[in-house]
Amino acid sequence: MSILSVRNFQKRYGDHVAVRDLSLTVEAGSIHGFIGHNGAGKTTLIRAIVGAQSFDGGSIEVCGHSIEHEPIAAKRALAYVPDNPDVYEFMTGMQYLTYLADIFEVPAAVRVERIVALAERLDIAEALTDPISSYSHGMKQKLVIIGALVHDPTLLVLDEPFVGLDPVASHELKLILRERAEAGAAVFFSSHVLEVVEKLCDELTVIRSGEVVAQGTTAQVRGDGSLESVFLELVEKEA
Ligand SMILES: Nc1ncnc2c1ncn2[C@@H]1O[C@H](COP(=O)(O)OP(=O)(O)OP(=O)(O)O)[C@@H](O)[C@H]1O
Repeated sequence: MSILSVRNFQKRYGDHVAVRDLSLTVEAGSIHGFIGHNGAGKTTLIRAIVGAQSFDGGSIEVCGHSIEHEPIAAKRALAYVPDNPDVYEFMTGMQYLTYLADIFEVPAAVRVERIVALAERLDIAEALTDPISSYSHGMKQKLVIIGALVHDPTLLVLDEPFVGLDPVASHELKLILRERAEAGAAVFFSSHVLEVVEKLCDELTVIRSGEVVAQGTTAQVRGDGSLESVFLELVEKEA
C-alpha cells in the first residue's frame, strides 16, 4: 500500500480548472518532489491532500484512509508545513509545540526529547520560551517544521519548505527529510529550488497549468540534462 495515493484529482475554481486528472503515489521510504511554474496548481493539490481544501473529482488516500471520508484517520498519519507559517502569535514556541503534541496525544516523555532535539538542530532552542510574536519569518518556519514532526507522521507534506530558511537550517532540513525517508516515512514537497529537488528527491512530478507533464524517478525525469533544463523545456512548451 502506498503512503499517499492521489487518483484522477480534479479541482475547479468557478469555471477555471486549476488541476486536471492528476495521479501520483508516494511510497514508504521515498521523497517525492512536486514542481511547476507559479499558478501551476501545486498548493491546490497540497491543500487537498492535507484536508484543507475540497476538490471536484478523484480520490486522495493517506495510508489507505480517504481524506474525504476518513479525515481523522488520514490526518493522524500526516503533517503539513504550509508555505506561509501562520502560528498563534500569543503563545510561546514551547506552548505551541506542546499544544500540537496534546492534539496528537504524543506521550510527555517522548515529546520533550523530540522537541529539544529538533529545536537544537534548527537552532531555535533558546527562543522556545519567547512569544511567537517576537519571532522572525524564518523562526516561525522552523517552529512549524518542528510542530509537524512532533507526532512522528508517516506522511510529511511541505509547501515550499526551504523559502525563508537560512543556509544552515536549509541544510539541516534536507538531512531531516532524508532521515525520515530512511526511517520508512514518506515525504512530499513542492519547491522552486530545482537544485535541492534534484539532489534530494527519489521521485518527481512536474505539472504545467494543472496537468502532469513528467513523472517518475528523478533520473528518469532528468534524463541526460539538468533538472533545470528539462523543467524549462517542459514548462515553456505550448500545451
Ligand atoms: N481561492 C482561489 N480562487 C480562485 N482561483 C484560485 C484560488 N486558489 C488558486 N487559484 C488559481 O488556481 C491556479 C493554481 O493555483 P495554486 O496556488 O495551486 O498554484 P501554485 O502552483 O501553488 O503556485 P505558486 O508556485 O505561485 O505558489 C492558479 O491559476 C490560481 O490563480
